[in-house]
Amino acid sequence: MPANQLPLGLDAALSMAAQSLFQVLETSVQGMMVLDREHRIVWISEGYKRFLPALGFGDEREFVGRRVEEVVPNTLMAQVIETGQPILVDLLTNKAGSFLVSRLPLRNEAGEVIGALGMVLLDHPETTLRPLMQKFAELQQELIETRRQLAAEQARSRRPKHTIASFIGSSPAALELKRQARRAALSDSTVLLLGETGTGKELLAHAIHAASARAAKPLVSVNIAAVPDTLLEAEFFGVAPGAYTGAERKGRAGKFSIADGGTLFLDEIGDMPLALQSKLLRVLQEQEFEPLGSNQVLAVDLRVVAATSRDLAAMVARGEFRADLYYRLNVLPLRVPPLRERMADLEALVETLLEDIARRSGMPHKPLSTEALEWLAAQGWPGNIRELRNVLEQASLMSEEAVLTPACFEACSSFAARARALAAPPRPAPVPAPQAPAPAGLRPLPEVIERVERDAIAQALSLTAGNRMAAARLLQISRASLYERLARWPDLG
Ligand SMILES: Nc1ncnc2c1ncn2[C@@H]1O[C@H](COP(=O)(O)OP(=O)(O)OP(=O)(O)O)[C@@H](O)[C@H]1O
Repeated sequence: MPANQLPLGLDAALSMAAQSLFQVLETSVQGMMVLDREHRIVWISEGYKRFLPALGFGDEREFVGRRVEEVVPNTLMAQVIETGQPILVDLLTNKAGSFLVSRLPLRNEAGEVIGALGMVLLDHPETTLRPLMQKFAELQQELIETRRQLAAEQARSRRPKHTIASFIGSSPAALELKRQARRAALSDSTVLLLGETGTGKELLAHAIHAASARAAKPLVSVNIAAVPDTLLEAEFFGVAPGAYTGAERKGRAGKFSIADGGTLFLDEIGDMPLALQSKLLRVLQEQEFEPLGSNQVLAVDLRVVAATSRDLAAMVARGEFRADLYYRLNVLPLRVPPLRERMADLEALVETLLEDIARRSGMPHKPLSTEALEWLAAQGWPGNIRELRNVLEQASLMSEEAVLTPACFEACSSFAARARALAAPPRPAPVPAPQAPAPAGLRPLPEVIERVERDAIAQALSLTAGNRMAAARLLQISRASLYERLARWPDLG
């Protein structure tokens, strides 16, 4: 075979390639060493010798023959021999400086590790690799700064929105409730908030969390009535990665794990389906759960605050709510009184709500005349403080006056309609009309409803000069449902 051709046969060609590679490396890298199975240095290259003084050795003979871990601080050569795994590129720092190194296991023909080859690819990489190191340092700095900002942001967003002091009221009923809420915050027991809609149950749940030992951890709310039954289980338990295809493929954390260490606020607990009630009870008892599609049991540390406007005891009696879950939740029941039972708080509430409305809408604060306060006090408030807030918002938005008078509230059409409905005595259930041919001029009900809706939206948009957010508020519907309707009647938008 001519000397200038590759040898025939793969083994011979590869062995020649290995030999050449070794020669190239020996001359082009800064230094090399070979170790035996016992980590002893058996050979160092010419280049390696110049590192010896910095490692504390005057002569090659004192160095070769020693175990590498005794003479090269921080080396991972021993690890490469023990695991048989190479470390292709690494930064080694010790008393001799910083080095970019590569470590490869050496194997015999049977594939057994019989030693290792170490190479110093670059010394002082901080100089030779300066542009790269600089970029790295910059990125690291950026990372530190971003992490700091994120932590500050998270701390800000977790800061409690409401404290017990933000529950406005100094009537005996309000003071008693705040006393009970403070006591509940000191314990870690389950709290059950009972009260009509709009009485401030959610506000109190936030306040109890904020005053509790868990305040630095998250408060996670689930409005059970707002989530379709079929999705509730995944919402609570989360979904393990790979359990489903499609959107859930990557998995999703459930509220139990998001609330870990903190408080889980279960609003409208009376709307929880029976099957899920028993699963929730198990989690509360065991303080552990399994995400859907996983058989891994995760421990969780939760405090539950639940709320309902329904009569849970009556639901238990009717078999609509599990008795065992009811007892588990009813450890610290707090009754949140309706507004009509604490009318002494009306003035303070109106004051706070009007300030808040002015701040949020950017419009001037409109105070209330004495007669207007008396007029408001004479109303029934079935929707409690939420309803009071809506009424004040409508009157402030729609009235041109600087001071709100009873006339401003009466002028507010939807409120006047509601007041009329409330003033009317309860009507008996309508008796179905006998089937009769439709008189001329009578339109099908869906058509009539559509016309009424359309007119109301047009009126709200004109009153708010086209401001959709304000219009939705006036109509007491969500912004999403206003947009949905506007899509049907594009001429209105
Ligand atoms: N005592 C109070 N002081 C100040 N604002 C209050 C008070 N109570 C309720 N509010 C306000 O009234 C509105 C309704 O309160 P919240 O949502 O807490 O009621 P809720 O009882 O949870 O109602 P629902 O059962 O319908 O969810 C909120 O805007 C809340 O900030």
